[in-house]
Amino acid sequence: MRIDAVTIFPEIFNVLDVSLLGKARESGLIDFTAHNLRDFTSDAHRTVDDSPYGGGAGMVMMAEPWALALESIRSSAATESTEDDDAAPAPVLIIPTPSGHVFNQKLARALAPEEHLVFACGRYEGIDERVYEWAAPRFRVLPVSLGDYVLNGGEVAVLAMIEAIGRLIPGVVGNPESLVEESHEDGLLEYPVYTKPSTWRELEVPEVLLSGNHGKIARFRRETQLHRTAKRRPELILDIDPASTNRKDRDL
Ligand SMILES: Nc1nc2cc(Br)ccc2s1
Repeated sequence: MRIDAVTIFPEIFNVLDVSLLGKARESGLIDFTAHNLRDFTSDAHRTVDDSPYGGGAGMVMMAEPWALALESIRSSAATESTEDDDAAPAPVLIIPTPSGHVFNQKLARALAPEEHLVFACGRYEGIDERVYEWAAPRFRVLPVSLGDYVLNGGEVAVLAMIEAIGRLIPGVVGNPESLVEESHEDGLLEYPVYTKPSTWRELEVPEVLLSGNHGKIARFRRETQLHRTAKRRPELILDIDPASTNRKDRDL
């Protein structure tokens, strides 16, 4: 997978050089490039923002640098692509914004097979809306939000999405089994986990987990998932599609 991020703070993405994704980059599973939006300006001050039409506080990111940056990425990808332009699907342009569709595990799974993801990291009050319109014939544009809170910019949201998507790419995570029983993989929150010692500061591990009875353990875990989800995220219980989980102990 090729991933490009456009930002005025490219150094934020240096963190991707370490840990899991750093190894995925070394092994060629993920090819990541951060692009400085200011490199696509033409004035001495490398200006990327201006005051909003209609008034209001803050500044808006100007459209032209974005069009130049995104076009540069698109044409470099077309040059590198082995497929002819018509055959290769348009890259997905993901724009983090508080007004976007909710990003969740289902969307991360849907994006993991994509060949090319482009992330646009907005700052200030956001990006001129005409960039979304300009991009629509050239990219599959996806405005997304990570939750109902406001950040100072899209970079931290993009880091989270790159990690959530990247770890689903075959070969990135050592043991693919570890991706199966996780929160949200089957529509529920994950069950609590324990390790040695079995008694810690007078606190015991649930007896059933020491029983070696795999059927009872699986049922215990499913019950704790349902209880925890009902308590903390009841809305997820309403979303469960029985056909979507291929768990052996689905009868609980
Ligand atoms: N939750 C989010 N807040 C923000 C703020 C800015 Br500025 C840009 C993107 C995002 S995504």
